[in-house]
Amino acid sequence: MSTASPLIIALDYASLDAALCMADRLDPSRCRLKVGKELFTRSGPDVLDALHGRGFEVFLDLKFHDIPATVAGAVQAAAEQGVWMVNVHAAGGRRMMEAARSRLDTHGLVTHLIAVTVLTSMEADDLAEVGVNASPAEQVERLAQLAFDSGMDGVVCSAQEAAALRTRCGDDFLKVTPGIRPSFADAFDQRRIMTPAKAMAAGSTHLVVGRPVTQAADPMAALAAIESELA
Ligand SMILES: O=C(O)c1cc(=O)[nH]c(=O)n1[C@@H]1O[C@H](COP(=O)(O)O)[C@@H](O)[C@H]1O
Repeated sequence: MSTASPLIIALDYASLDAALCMADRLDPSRCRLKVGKELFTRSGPDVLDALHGRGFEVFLDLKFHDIPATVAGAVQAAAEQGVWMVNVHAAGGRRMMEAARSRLDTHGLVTHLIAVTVLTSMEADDLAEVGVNASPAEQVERLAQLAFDSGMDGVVCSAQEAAALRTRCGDDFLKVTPGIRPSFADAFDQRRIMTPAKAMAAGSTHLVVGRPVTQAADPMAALAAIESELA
């Protein structure tokens, strides 16, 4: 089932059972689901079949970052399992992203292919420690332009950079923004955060929300509160 909702709920769980327990409380007409490294490493592709069987569109968030041939093969494998969206790290470079793009196109695979720019958990000091002497905003713009030029359908960035990317890359270029924190939620380990309504106003096309929903005492009430912040 396809949904008009911009919400993507991150199923960051340590077991398939726990993830499906949450999925069974959610509604595929109100959100998409994201499967990340912890859950996929534990469950393997079974989780994708289980979520597709329940009618959800799935963002497989494995952030591939490797040599071009390896990433192209991984992206193809993800797309052939029917996921709605898959991601790579833009820092893997132009040839890596172009190889992934070309592999999907050659096989007629329509999965959205997006690139992670600068993780929303990172600030300027973190970038400096890995040898990047630019602000997060500057580095996001640089990597987003590279992702755009390399044929990506969009990027993962923080909502704080969404407006600049809308100007640079247009409305159709997807801006998938984690680090979304509704007014009632803790930041946890996120650094570059924004509320759902402000993130949409800034130009986000999709909002990734994890713990504010999955660790809420009443996840469905938390989801409804986010929807009402967006209304
Ligand atoms: O690619 C991602 O989804 C991602 C990129 C990024 O820069 N920051 C980020 O938090 N994420 C993911 O988004 C989710 C955010 O979860 P919460 O912080 O619990 O809302 C996690 O599953 C992260 O893996």
